[in-house]
Amino acid sequence: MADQYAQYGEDSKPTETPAIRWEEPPEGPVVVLLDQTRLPAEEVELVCTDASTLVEAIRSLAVRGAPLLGVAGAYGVALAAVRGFDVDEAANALAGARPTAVNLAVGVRRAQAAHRAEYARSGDPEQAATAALTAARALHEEDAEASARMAERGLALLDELLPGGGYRILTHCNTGALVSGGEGTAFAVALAAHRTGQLRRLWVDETRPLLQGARLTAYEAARNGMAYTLLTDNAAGSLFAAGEVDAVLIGADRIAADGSVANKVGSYPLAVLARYHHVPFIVVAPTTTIDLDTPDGASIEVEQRPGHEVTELTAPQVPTMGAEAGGGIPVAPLGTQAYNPAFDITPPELVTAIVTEEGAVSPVTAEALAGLCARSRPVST
Ligand SMILES: CSC[C@@H](O)[C@@H](O)C(=O)COP(=O)(O)O
Repeated sequence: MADQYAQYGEDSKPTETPAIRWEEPPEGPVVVLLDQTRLPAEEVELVCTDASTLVEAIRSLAVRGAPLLGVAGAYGVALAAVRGFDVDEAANALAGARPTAVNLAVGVRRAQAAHRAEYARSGDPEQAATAALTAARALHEEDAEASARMAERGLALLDELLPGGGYRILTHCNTGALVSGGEGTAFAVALAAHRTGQLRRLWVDETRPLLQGARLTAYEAARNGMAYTLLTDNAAGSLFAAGEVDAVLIGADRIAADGSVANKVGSYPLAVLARYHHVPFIVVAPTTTIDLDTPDGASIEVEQRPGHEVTELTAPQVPTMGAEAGGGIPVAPLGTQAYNPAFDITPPELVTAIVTEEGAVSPVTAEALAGLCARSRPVST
């Protein structure tokens, strides 16, 4: 393991292994995932030959993060179509695999709609499958493009709020290339700051229960040669108190119409800390994460994860694919009940700004968000 990290020096390069890709080997089309449950120990690819394998990969977090879930869902529909499975059944299973990240359902429904429309037009299942794949590929590309624009807009906002650079940015969970067709959401902004010499330090949070900060964001920061420090989530308070945080940048899994933000559990306490310490709390997400059909934070379904993620240590393979019990090292007495929501909700009044590919809203109001969504590209297939 020591050697594994030793290669990630200042000159290290981002991983060449994309988080997701569509491949067409002679045996038939597949969706290939970089298995995120195995990072940072090893880069292992997971080959999905059908939608149900992909559903399991989504549930087990082998593929995760809001934008990438949308892309994965869309490719899953295309896979079912190309391989002659029941597309609507696959679409429902994929869309229901995780409830909070709205992008998953958005991606699935987009590919499904493309498939349906083409089938209604031509009556040809092959052409319909091609239409679903085209929609998935388009979503993948759009996500990369949105990511680049968010990075640009996020950096401009930082410059406006904190002129002079030298940013010490605290981020939570993982929002980089592992969750996107591009370089991600919040992480992409920090990376842009790094590339322009304006990032002094990236504070990396989310060290339990799934360790996405420790396993994934630290991995991405190291691979990009960024100055970063990992902290336990409960160390954030003392870091703020010491005046070591200039801005908090996080992603989002769903943004309700009133501007409430669902993101990895632990985001809300950071927003409270940021407000108390007069530090900007900035959410970076594509417009596809804004869900105008969900009126407010209370209406967002928060995924509850299995208790063993809290009562046991299972990293770096967190959790084992398909396992109900963790099979890890116990850190609580057997039978301990755990409260393990995957996400929490930050109310709009604690959010300084929401940055999207279409622009930023600040202050965050329902009217401003609705206006932004009206300006954003219409969904096309
Ligand atoms: C880049 S999008 C932001 C979120 O998807 C991310 O912060 C997050 O909470 C991911 O949660 P996960 O449970 O790992 O899918």
